[in-house]
Amino acid sequence: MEIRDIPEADVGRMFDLAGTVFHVGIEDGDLEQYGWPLQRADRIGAFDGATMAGQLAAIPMRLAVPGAMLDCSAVTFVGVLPTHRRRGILTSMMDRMYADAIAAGRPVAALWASQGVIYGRYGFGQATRAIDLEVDSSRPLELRTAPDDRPLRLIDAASAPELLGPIHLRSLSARPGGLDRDPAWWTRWILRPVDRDAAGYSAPRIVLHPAGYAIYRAHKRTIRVADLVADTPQAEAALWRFLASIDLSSRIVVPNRPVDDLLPHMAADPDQVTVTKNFGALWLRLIDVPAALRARSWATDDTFVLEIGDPRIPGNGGRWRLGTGAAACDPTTDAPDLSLTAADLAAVYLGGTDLTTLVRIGTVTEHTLGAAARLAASLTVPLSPYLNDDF
Ligand SMILES: CC(=O)SCCNC(=O)CCNC(=O)[C@H](O)C(C)(C)COP(=O)(O)OP(=O)(O)OC[C@H]1O[C@@H](n2cnc3c(N)ncnc32)[C@H](O)[C@@H]1OP(=O)(O)O
Repeated sequence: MEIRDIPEADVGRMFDLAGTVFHVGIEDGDLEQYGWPLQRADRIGAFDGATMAGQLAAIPMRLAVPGAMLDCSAVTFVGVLPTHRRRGILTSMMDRMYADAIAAGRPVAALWASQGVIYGRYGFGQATRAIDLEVDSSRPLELRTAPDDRPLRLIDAASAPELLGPIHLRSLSARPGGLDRDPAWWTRWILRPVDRDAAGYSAPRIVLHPAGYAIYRAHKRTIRVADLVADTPQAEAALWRFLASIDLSSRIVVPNRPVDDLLPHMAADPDQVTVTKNFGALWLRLIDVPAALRARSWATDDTFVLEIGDPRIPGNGGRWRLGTGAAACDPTTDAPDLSLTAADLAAVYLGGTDLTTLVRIGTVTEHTLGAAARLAASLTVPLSPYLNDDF
């Protein structure tokens, strides 16, 4: 089996392989609509002679972490032909992806998993959870938060990068976990006219508030909210009130909101807003542990010796002295306060997983009494990490 780059001319082959492993039929126009991010990705293939037996794509993006934006490999289009599964092909492609990311100076990688069981072995940790909401809008949605009453207007997709971009960017510094969006990502991805996950729904509509926006699609009497971002709870209230008041609709479905979303608390009648699902969302990999630990901001000034286990990226392994106040992370031979795997470190890194829970379940070992609670306090973020870009 040979692991090598897939040339741009073979992006169509990647799309066909994805169709095979994900069991989806491919229609005319799908490559143009869903496959174009592959053109900007690192494309890694596993070749058995002339047969492309496996593939992995890593799109260079920037991920919001507490206090910083980090270069990130957004991993996608992972697949191995059913005739070649369980022979270590994904493992080889992952190792190649790590080598590429290290060479490119990208300290983190992120992905959405098709199955939760796959990626922990590669050092990815489940770093965020998210919720789906449903709103009964057959009656007015009374809110406990006073809406910011400034005017709303509908805008077209072409204006989105200019008008929504700055609002979205501000949200990334308020809340970790999101990805930076360039103009093409806005117009060709976020605002793609048809979305497979929203089959039958209209093209996206965009409603702009001076301090926020919402993107939604409509189908029969249902409004499906794809994205909603606001600078303030009052602007958020104005957008929800608008969405709940659209004529000829009686229900709002909202896939993927942050676990600390305000709407369930804002609704005067809590029965009107239902959390329909709570699920594991972003998987994160710290490719360069010391660089990632130095880059983020911390909630307290403290010092820890961490013993990291990372068989797949040995440069991350061993003992590190982390000084959260000075953003310092250096090798040490001192006795560790905590021992943990690279996957568990990634799980807690954005502040979306409680480190003390991992001590309680036995995957993180606390050698210095109280160290886990102290590091958990340092990892705390004001708003739960959240990603609303599929890739
Ligand atoms: C970011 C994304 O794109 S997510 C999408 C992932 N792709 C899919 O789900 C498409 C369908 N599945 C596939 O294409 C393949 O089964 C893949 C890519 C998930 C795995 O590829 P493989 O080449 O079979 O993985 P590989 O042989 O390297 O597996 C390494 C280990 O992981 C285990 N593993 C891999 N996938 C799975 C799985 N889906 N369920 C359980 N265990 C798994 C293997 O058993 C193996 O364990 P071992 O080391 O103890 O023997």
